[in-house]
Amino acid sequence: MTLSAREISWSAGGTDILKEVSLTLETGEFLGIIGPNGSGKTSLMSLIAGIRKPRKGEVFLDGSPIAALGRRAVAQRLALVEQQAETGERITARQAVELGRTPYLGPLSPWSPQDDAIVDAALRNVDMGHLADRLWHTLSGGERQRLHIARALAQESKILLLDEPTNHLDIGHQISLLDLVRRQDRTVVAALHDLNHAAMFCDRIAVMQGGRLVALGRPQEVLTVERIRAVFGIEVEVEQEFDGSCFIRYRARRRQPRPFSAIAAVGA
Ligand SMILES: Nc1ncnc2c1ncn2[C@@H]1O[C@H](COP(=O)(O)OP(=O)(O)OP(=O)(O)O)[C@@H](O)[C@H]1O
Repeated sequence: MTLSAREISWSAGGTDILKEVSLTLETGEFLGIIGPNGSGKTSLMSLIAGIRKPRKGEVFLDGSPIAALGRRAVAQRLALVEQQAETGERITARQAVELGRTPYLGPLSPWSPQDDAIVDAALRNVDMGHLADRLWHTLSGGERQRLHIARALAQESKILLLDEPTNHLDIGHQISLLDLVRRQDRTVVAALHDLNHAAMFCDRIAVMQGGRLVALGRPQEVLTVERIRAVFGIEVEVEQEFDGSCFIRYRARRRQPRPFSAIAAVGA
């Protein structure tokens, strides 16, 4: 299963949002996309998912232009979890995950016990089996997010595209979700904000800045003090671990000391 973007550009509202981005996924890798707010991560995801069409350039899925493939064919190969995916329908948690089986159903292939087993496994994988019968609107943001991931897992596509998959999740579920995703026999692309999560889980990291792909490589090659300063405008220390991985320590900006008179006034 191969996915590649060749020099894709995209504009909206008269502005160039993505500028000549080229990217080829390696089979089975976990690729992280990092970059500041508005740098183009979501736009890039929706273009490589075939939801938006590039103004210039082309996206290829298994060697074919993605625009030439039908929605069902794309959905069997690639699952996308969007950042603000919502459903207005009155459905249960389980029914939300069952939607992942849609690309495989048809008049000659009705719902089967195998579909049930796949949905059960996906619910269990995200620790949501016990809430399967709850109505969607009664679930917390983190529970809904885990169901979106379960729906994508149930889709059984070889490629998973996840836009900020750890949104709304507590730290325990953030780590277990990224670990779960990494253990899948799938190619994963995830937009991430936490640089240490990117360092811990990703095989490669793509850095977006101002709609351009400005760096692509292994975490320890990409996450340097200079690049983090240039892209995010913050000071960090990067610790290289003995196993080749790295850890980012954020350095707090020094606060101006408050004048003694202000402290005395508060204490008075
Ligand atoms: N449909 C649109 N019309 C106009 N501008 C858009 C549209 N979609 C995105 N943009 C702009 O494109 C830029 C990139 O947006 P995008 O959502 O891809 O960034 P992002 O890196 O995912 O940001 P974030 O980290 O905040 O989620 C932003 O400045 C955004 O306002």
